[in-house]
Amino acid sequence: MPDREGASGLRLSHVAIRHEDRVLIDLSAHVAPGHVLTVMGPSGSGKSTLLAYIGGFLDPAFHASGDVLADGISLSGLPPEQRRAGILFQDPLLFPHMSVGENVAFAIPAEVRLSAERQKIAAAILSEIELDGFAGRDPATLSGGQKARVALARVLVSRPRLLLLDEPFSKLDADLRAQMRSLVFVRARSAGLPVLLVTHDAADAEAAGGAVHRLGQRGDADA
Ligand SMILES: Nc1ncnc2c1ncn2[C@@H]1O[C@H](COP(=O)(O)OP(=O)(O)OP(=O)(O)O)[C@@H](O)[C@H]1O
Repeated sequence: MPDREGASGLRLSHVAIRHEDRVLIDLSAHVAPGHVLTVMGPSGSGKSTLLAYIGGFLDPAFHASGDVLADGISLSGLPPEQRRAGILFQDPLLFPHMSVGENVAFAIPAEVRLSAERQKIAAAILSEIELDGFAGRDPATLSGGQKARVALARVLVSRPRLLLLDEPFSKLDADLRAQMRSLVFVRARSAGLPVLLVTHDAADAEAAGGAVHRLGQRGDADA
């Protein structure tokens, strides 16, 4: 996809989100492939609401306008499953009734039909995130850092167009947080994925290395 007019990556075009008479979000932004836009703001400022709008699961209590484009494709009219937004939350949200390998394989697009091929893809990504041999494990037996890496693997195999990060590092202790930040941003860069990160933590923004938009400010942000 050409980048001539900034068509590639993620573009928020005059996105405005209101709740009753309060304007939570008023933002235009472009996030180039492999780059990160960090959105910061205090609790209740609308960070998760912005991600819900982009992901296609905004609560109808909000009124939203403006368009979201990924690689020039408008996502606004699409159901969440067709938007292909990979999302990481504070909690890894692994399915407890599935093994680690099944959790990852579940996210592989349906066009990969053969079970053996799905298992191969899951095993390869687990190896890349240094969880070789973990496919058969029960997620409940993993550490917090290991669960976070499985959640990342699950998002990566889903072939997302973009990544939405909702404070995914905040529950990890300091060492793991630094490792996980680096893993996520390096993988996003190598996959050419535009990333929108929402966080309270200035160290997250610094590690992301891109532009920072503070909620409560109107205007444009590019990363
Ligand atoms: N379903 C809903 N109906 C009405 N108001 C809501 C709903 N969900 C959230 N809100 C309100 O919308 C505002 C934005 O919430 P949001 O969760 O986006 O904030 P946030 O910046 O992500 O906060 P935090 O950092 O605490 O997660 C808050 O004032 C919240 O109370």
